Amino acid sequence: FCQSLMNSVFPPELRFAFLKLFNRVFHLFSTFCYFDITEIDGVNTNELYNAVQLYLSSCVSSVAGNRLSLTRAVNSSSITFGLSNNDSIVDTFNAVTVVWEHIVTQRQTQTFAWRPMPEEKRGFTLRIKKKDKSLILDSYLDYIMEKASEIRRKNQDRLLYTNSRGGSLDARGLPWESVPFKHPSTFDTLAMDPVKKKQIMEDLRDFAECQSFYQKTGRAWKRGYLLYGPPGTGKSSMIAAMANYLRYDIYDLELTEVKSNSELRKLLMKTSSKSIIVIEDIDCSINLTNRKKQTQSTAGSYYDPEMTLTESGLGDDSGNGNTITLSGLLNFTDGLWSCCGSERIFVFTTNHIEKLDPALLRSGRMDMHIYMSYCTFPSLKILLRNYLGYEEGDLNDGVLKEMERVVDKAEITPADVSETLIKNRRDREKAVRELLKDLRSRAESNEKNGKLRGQNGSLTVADDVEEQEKRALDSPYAEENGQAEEEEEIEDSICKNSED
Ligand SMILES: Nc1ncnc2c1ncn2[C@@H]1O[C@H](COP(=O)(O)OP(=O)(O)OP(=O)(O)O)[C@@H](O)[C@H]1O
Ligand SMILES: [Mg+2]
Repeated sequence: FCQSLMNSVFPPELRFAFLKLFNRVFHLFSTFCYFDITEIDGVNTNELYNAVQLYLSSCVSSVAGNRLSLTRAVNSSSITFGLSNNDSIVDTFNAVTVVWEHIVTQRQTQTFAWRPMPEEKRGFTLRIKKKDKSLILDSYLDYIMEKASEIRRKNQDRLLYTNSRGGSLDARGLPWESVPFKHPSTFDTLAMDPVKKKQIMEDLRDFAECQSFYQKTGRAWKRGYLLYGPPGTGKSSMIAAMANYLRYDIYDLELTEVKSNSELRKLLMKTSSKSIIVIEDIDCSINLTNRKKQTQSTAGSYYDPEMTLTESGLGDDSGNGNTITLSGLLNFTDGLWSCCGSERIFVFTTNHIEKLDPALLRSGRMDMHIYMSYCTFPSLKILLRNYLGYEEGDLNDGVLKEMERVVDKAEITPADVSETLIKNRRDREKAVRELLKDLRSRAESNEKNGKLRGQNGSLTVADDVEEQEKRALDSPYAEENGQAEEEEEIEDSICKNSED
């Protein structure tokens, strides 16, 4: 009624001036101020709009609203909630209350644009009290941006990158190819000494949470781990567990595909932060011995920074460009270039730590050396829980004692234990019986041959390869000897609750 009265009584110019004045007066006395965050700002997508949407999605799901919008992004395994059109939500930050409204209007005319605009015009309006304006604007919006990227990382499945194309670039000029990373290994499923596991997890957490420490001490925000141990002891599984724990991407660097130091540097520059850069089997992918000085010690007992690391079997060190040098590799992990991003973890794995050059091992380069050992009693219990569902106390004490007695002597890898357990997983008791049999026969043959390792993993007697070959030939189901009677007794009552 007011509007039509105004329309009929006042001429348009006067009406416009009156409305302007009214707005001014209204805003002067209003206690609130408003901020519009539109989805499209000119022709660019407004990053803040996406961030606010994600941020609100974490608040919205807990609000008992009538209508929510649901979305699921490509490559994501989770669903995000959102505010429906023209709905509003109240949020509090530092004890200040704000109101968000999601405003959707139809776009009136399709103006000329170099790319088609969506038909709807969407935006968020933030309403805050004028007095809170300065307090909230800087820190609140920063907080939203940070929270949104955290949610994005949590929702999006991580990626596994590889450089297996050998230096060629993809359509976007990137040297890395990626696939969604779905390895299910976690620290929970990883069989290793619980104390060591806890130490590693704490170290990772400290690393991820302590940016300020690295800044304060003038260190680049990166960390290096060297995983070593026999094949099948869980080095690759550990890397997957690390990535799953920190929710980092993995860059699996195939060193034999890298032709020069500068290519290595380019690869490094194209990695993102919050990632793990992995070089597996570092002793195999490159030849760490200096061919020119082969008459000297080949066990890496000296350090020549220009020593050539040649692709095994592929290139040579005659300068045909198909080579990278040790100094190139060290610069990759340690030099100025290594900090062109931040929050990165380098992981090298090897089966033969003794073959590595001391320059790679010196302190400060690889911050933590982690020995992945043969199966110990605590790791065996983890595998029994994972594969057969046996909890502490489910198994008969006699069986456990016997396992504890033989497991170290058996020198069995977690991979071999897993194999036996998977094969017999339909019959839990049979699985334990078979495992025990396997452990005993391995322990016996090791004792007979006098080939037990020291705690550090180095062989005390025979050569590694020779021993592995021998072990492969040994039948795990070898004839049992005098202990047979006692063993049968134990095997009859594997599970404490089996009679229940
Ligand atoms: N510590 C462990 N905990 C749980 N599972 C393990 C462990 N070690 C090995 N496994 C099992 O054995 C398989 C092989 O392990 P993995 O590939 O991690 O060994 P690796 O040490 O990387 O061996 P390689 O030196 O040959 O690369 C995995 O699929 C996993 O299921
Ligand atoms: Mg491996």
